[in-house]
Amino acid sequence: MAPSASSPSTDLRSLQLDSALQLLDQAGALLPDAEPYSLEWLQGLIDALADLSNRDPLTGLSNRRNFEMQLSREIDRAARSGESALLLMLDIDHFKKVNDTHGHAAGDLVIRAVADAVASAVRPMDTVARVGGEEFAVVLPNCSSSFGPTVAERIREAVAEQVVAVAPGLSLQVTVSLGGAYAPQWVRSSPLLWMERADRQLYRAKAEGRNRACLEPQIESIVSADEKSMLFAVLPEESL
Ligand SMILES: Nc1nc2c(ncn2[C@@H]2O[C@H](COP(=O)(O)OP(=O)(O)OP(=O)(O)O)[C@@H](O)[C@H]2O)c(=O)[nH]1
Repeated sequence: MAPSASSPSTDLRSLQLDSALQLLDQAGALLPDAEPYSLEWLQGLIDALADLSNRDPLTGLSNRRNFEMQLSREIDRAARSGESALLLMLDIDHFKKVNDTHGHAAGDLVIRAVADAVASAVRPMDTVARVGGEEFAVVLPNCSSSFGPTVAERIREAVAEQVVAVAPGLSLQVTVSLGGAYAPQWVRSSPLLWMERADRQLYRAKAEGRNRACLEPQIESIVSADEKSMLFAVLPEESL
């Protein structure tokens, strides 16, 4: 008989959890509020570890791995529903100069401040991630091509207006360049291809002078109701 939730086949106290607990402690994560070594406590511990492995330690934003998972979900949704979704890639302008002039610790403070500014400029349903050293990405579900440039501009402004105190008496302001691309509707793409398209627009924004957003125009797919029903139908050979 399979073990039930109330009668686990293993004594949970025999599990080696020292390094997991140490990791959570170091990250400042709250330990589950339940009887230690109960099933509920163990589930809380696993959830806290999963959450930790999805986050970037410096900013607390989603990390690249978690972001790519979110992108896959959005690609699926856009492919099935035809809903419009926008991906924005952002890069801090001339960031090397910040590090070289004020030091790495000041650079880290700037990265954190940019993360906060970007997160404050989008909706709770949007996912903001740190995908590289001074690179961020945002996926915006249900974002139409008429709204995309507005939200990109709002993010750009939020960063440019942010004043970052990096040392007593020393404040910095930085800008970001943004590139954007919409998920192809009724077509299944991949996170990598979608990111490459947004990245190309980001390079364009850098080349055109930085502190600006360049968005790929959305290509409207004309798909009939019959074609939509065929798109995700099980093909005869798949159903064997
Ligand atoms: N402080 C800090 N710096 C980082 C981190 N990750 C990457 N960097 C630095 O980010 C800088 C990126 O510089 P570049 O890629 O040359 O780009 P840039 O100076 O921002 O210039 P443009 O992107 O062309 O505007 C490098 O100096 C990296 O060392 C980090 O976690 N903390």
